[in-house]
Amino acid sequence: MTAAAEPLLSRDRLSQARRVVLKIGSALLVDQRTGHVHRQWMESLAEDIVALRQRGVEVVVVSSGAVAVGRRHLGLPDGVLKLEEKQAAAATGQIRLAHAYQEVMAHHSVIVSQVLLTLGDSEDRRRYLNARATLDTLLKLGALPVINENDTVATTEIRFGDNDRLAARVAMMCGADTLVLFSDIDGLYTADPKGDPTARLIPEVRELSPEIRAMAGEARPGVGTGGMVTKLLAAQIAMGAGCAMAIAPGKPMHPLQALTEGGPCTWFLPSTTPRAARKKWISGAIKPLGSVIVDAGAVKALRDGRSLLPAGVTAIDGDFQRGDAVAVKTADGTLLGKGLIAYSAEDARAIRGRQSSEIEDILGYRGREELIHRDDLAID
Ligand SMILES: Nc1ncnc2c1ncn2[C@@H]1O[C@H](COP(=O)(O)OP(=O)(O)O)[C@@H](O)[C@H]1O
Ligand SMILES: N[C@@H](CCC(=O)OP(=O)(O)O)C(=O)O
Repeated sequence: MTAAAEPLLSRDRLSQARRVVLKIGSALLVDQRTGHVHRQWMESLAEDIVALRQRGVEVVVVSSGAVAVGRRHLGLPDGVLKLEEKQAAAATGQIRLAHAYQEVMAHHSVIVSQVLLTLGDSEDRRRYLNARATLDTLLKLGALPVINENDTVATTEIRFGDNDRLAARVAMMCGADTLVLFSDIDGLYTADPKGDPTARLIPEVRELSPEIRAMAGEARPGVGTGGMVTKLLAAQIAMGAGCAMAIAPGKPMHPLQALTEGGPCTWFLPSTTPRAARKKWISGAIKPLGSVIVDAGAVKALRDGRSLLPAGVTAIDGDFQRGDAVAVKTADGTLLGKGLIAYSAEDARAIRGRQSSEIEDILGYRGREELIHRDDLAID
């Protein structure tokens, strides 16, 4: 992406994006009375997604709607559902929702893949790395990941509860540079326009100041669980991960096309890139549990921005699990940086100095080629 500080039109932002996450709320997708998905609207969205993909942009969808679809099919009453009813509704609705996506994308010969995530998956580093690798692989294979919260196993305490934040975590997880939250509203206004007709749309936010936060009302009960509050929480996660976020109107047909054609929206612009934000997170926040000692060839490769392969490793210190942070050092003890390692200490010791092609024979399973992938490395 170009420098986040430059003013850019939505069209340019989206066409210059590399990886975009689109969040679709229940109210846009599902007829609340019948529990059916709005098929025509979905088809228009599918066409927009295909157009974006044809411009070389990778697209991930985070879609709500499982509960809204499922509750009608199960004949559950209106109003607030009990947790177990909601979970039953989600289990019933999710299969129909996924099927609807599959059908609309099949018209364009796009393969849809369902990914259901919990809060724990985004917080536990091993599960996080697994989910990230799976999403990466799906995108490389040209599939369209359609993600929702795994509502049937997530209880109140361990739920995201709103897909705005889930979408922001997904954007962070897959290193997306752009997140679009399609909403029933044009963007962030100076106050809730439903209560204040003089409220003005804010086109751009560069900092989540107390003034901006004060503009968001309370989360609304009913269909969706979000409101502006959760959208600003999502903006905080996205901006911290170097990902630009838009709140844009999703109700009209072709919502993505409308956005690229200069339709109204609010852009939340980060001051960093996804790559820089991730490196900062790795080098700052996480305590290394061990060290990997590398040879002169590996030092050069790492300084050139490449991944660390087992072949360049001479020794392993400490005890750690896959996904933990380790220090990367030269033989004389000079600290080169930090990284998230793809193998446990025991397995790393077994494959150090060996070719990646030998990993399966040595360990009995086929792990990653890299001991530390370059995306997981912060070299000083
Ligand atoms: N400052 C604000 N600007 C815009 N909308 C606001 C604001 N404060 C509260 N809202 C309310 O938030 C709603 C959007 O949240 P929500 O309905 O949960 O979104 P969605 O279901 O589309 O994800 C708007 O319809 C609006 O009533
Ligand atoms: N996971 C839930 C969605 C929860 C949610 O965030 O809904 P919404 O506010 O409509 O995006 C479902 O699929 O019904």
